[in-house]
Amino acid sequence: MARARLNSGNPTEQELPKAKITKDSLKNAAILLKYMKPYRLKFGFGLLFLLLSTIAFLFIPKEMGSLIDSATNSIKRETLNNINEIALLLVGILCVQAFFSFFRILWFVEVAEKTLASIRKDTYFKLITLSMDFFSRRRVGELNSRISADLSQIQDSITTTFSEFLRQIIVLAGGVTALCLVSLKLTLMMLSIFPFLIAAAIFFGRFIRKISRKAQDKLAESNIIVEETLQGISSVKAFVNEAYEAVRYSNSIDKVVKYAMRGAKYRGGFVVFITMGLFGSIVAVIWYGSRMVQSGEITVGQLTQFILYSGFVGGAMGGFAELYAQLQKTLGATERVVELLKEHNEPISIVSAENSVKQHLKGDISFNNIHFNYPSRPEIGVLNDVSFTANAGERIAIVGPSGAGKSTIAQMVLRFYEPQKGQLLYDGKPSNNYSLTDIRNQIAIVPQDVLLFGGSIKENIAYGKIGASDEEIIEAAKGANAHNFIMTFPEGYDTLVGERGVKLSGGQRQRIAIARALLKNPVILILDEATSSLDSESERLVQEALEELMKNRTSIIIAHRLSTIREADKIVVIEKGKVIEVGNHNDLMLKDNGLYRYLSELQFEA
Ligand SMILES: Nc1ncnc2c1ncn2[C@@H]1O[C@H](COP(=O)(O)OP(=O)(O)OP(=O)(O)O)[C@@H](O)[C@H]1O
Repeated sequence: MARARLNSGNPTEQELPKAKITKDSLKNAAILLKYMKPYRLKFGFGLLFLLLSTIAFLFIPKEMGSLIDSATNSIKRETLNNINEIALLLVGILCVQAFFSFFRILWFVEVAEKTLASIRKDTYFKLITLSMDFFSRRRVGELNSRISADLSQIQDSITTTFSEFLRQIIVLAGGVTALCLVSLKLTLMMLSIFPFLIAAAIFFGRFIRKISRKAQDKLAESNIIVEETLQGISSVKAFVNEAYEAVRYSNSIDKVVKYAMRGAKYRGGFVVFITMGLFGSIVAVIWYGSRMVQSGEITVGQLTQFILYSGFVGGAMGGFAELYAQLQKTLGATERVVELLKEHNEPISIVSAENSVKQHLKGDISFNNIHFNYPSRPEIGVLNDVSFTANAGERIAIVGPSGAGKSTIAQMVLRFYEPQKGQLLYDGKPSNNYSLTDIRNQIAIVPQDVLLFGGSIKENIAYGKIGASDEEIIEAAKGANAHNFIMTFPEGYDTLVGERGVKLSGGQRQRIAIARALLKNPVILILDEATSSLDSESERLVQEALEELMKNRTSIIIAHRLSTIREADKIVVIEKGKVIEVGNHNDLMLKDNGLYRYLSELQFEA
């Protein structure tokens, strides 16, 4: 049963998994219900209005029956009046019903929107303050779906499913009572057939949906073939594989037809069942009712009432299955959202004023016998007994083959992860003597792949210091050798970048990241050098900007091109998570069979 959506939620495109209704799943639902507490009064009034509008709704068939009876009983003058009066009463009932329904919908939507806004915000706040470990275990798509699909499902439930459930229960109880009042005999006859037929129709309907989903899946598979071949059309042509792809696609499409035909047979059967079974039974009830009219047991108006109430009751019974499924989906969604809300987050406040620097760093860093493995892969030791020191203002280069653990060291400095053994010291004090915000606020990173957010260049630079003035931003851009290229755009600093904006080159993006870091004015700087090389002019501009950035700060440079680190105060060479050489360029070049010397010579030859 498709229901119109009343709120702002996205239509849930994917089928959400259902959860069993258990004590635990209900407990989770109760946790989210707490978010509704501030709006409970409005919700209560919504429920009251729901009750009143449904009761008014239940009177409509009764008065319609009376209307017909007053027309058929006699054609006396007062009856005519009676018809008008009953019609007026009906209009009155409709008005009352409309009035209650309007406010019920308004209030339910308001409660759902406001409740969901709080849950959405809390979920998002939770997500952005979770540890990096959490993100390395989850896929972004999955987390995205919690914020969109799962929360929309919950929102839908507050606005529609829950109230529909209550409404159907009232309609069912009221409808059956009204049916009994009209004729107990006819009601018993109807109730002995209809519930079974409706149950069979639901069961059959579900079965058919399952089969048609299979056909849809197969169709999606064949669409993937089209997508793949079109994306790789040059490969298809170069290998003259048109014939191969044609066969692959034909086979896939034939499968679609096979499943669709299987579904068609059941679909046809379903129509036969509905026509013969359901409508046949309706004919039977009306036939029986008509005979009762003929024998004077009931009036035509009462038979009309009976038919209308039967429709209500049948509709309510049929709707329950879908509502139950929706309820299960909501419990599933609730479970996933609550699970996320219960995750441990990093001690970082989402109120910026609370994150101001309290303990200032000088810039000494020291790794003391650090052992580390990523919590998601505990069997692989990534850092083994790593020790080195960086004094305030020094340039330390970390060098080593791919996968040696260089970026991991950078992440440890940022305290994205904690070591399993050993100690990380800042200014000679253990890292946990400082708050996370104090440390991260005084470190800036220029990453390998610079991600620019959708927005203007100005906003992207200001990400290093929220609220920076235009002058500060321009000064940082000048220091980063970015000002000149920014000014070549007609809109200058207001030029939009990111997915929907101007595409900047690798070197330009790096200079924006450098400007961002300059604006942050950190004590410690981490440079994760880009692996892809820039052209020599771009390289010169970036290098110049980096020189400016590194002045008077402790810099940790993850170097891929060894030519850029000759001037480093210290070069730490790591291999398979172990420090194997430490020294400056000249020291390390003197080492026979040294890894640094080997790598240097390799790059020089290249
Ligand atoms: N989030 C993560 N979860 C699990 N393992 C990881 C994670 N990040 C990195 N690793 C693993 O840790 C090891 C060290 O990776 P790291 O990125 O520190 O190496 P690297 O020296 O910086 O390499 P490259 O020069 O290629 O960037 C690798 O084996 C890598 O597969």
